Amino acid sequence: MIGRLNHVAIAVPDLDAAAALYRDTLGAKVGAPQDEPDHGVTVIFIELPNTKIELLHPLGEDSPINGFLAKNPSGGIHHICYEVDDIIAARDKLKASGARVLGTGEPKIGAHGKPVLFLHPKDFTGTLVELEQV
Ligand SMILES: CC[C@@H](C(=O)O)C(=O)SCCNC(=O)CCNC(=O)[C@H](O)C(C)(C)COP(=O)(O)OP(=O)(O)OC[C@H]1O[C@@H](n2cnc3c(N)ncnc32)[C@H](O)[C@@H]1OP(=O)(O)O
Ligand SMILES: [Co+2]
Repeated sequence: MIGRLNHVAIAVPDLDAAAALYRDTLGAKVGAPQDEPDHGVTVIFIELPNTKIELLHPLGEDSPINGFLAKNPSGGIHHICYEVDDIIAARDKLKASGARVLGTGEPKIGAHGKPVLFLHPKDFTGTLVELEQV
């Protein structure tokens, strides 16, 4: 079902500092900050040769990453995103297997303009999983 690793997301308490670390210390290609109000986050994508890093910072009081940063004040790996060809087929198969699809269960448009869904970390060995239809 799953295909390529689209991105690894890292929640950070200071977006500018994290961007500078990747750009200046690690020499990576760092994009511009992008507000995603539908998701309650501001993101910066870092292009690597084989995948992307998504730096995540809370946008608003209801951000889904507020709790994560409260528990991990220095930041940390928040989720991994796998590509799928058909997100509805993937969702229905996962639900039938007992996995919890987060939110309304309907895909939302993600940072790349494509449909995304999230799967509960407790159903995936402690890792929050995002699916993105490519
Ligand atoms: C920019 C758009 C998009 C893209 O295109 O890339 C994005 O990436 S948006 C990214 C942000 N959006 C989301 O994360 C949406 C889905 N997330 C959620 O619905 C919630 O964050 C959550 C996963 C249900 C967690 O909710 P929360 O209220 O913060 O925590 P709980 O207390 O309910 O946690 C229960 C349990 O799970 C553990 N947990 C929480 N978050 C994670 C995580 N990221 N990775 C691993 N485990 C996580 C938490 O520690 C709790 O465990 P226990 O302490 O053992 O009970
Ligand atoms: Co993501």
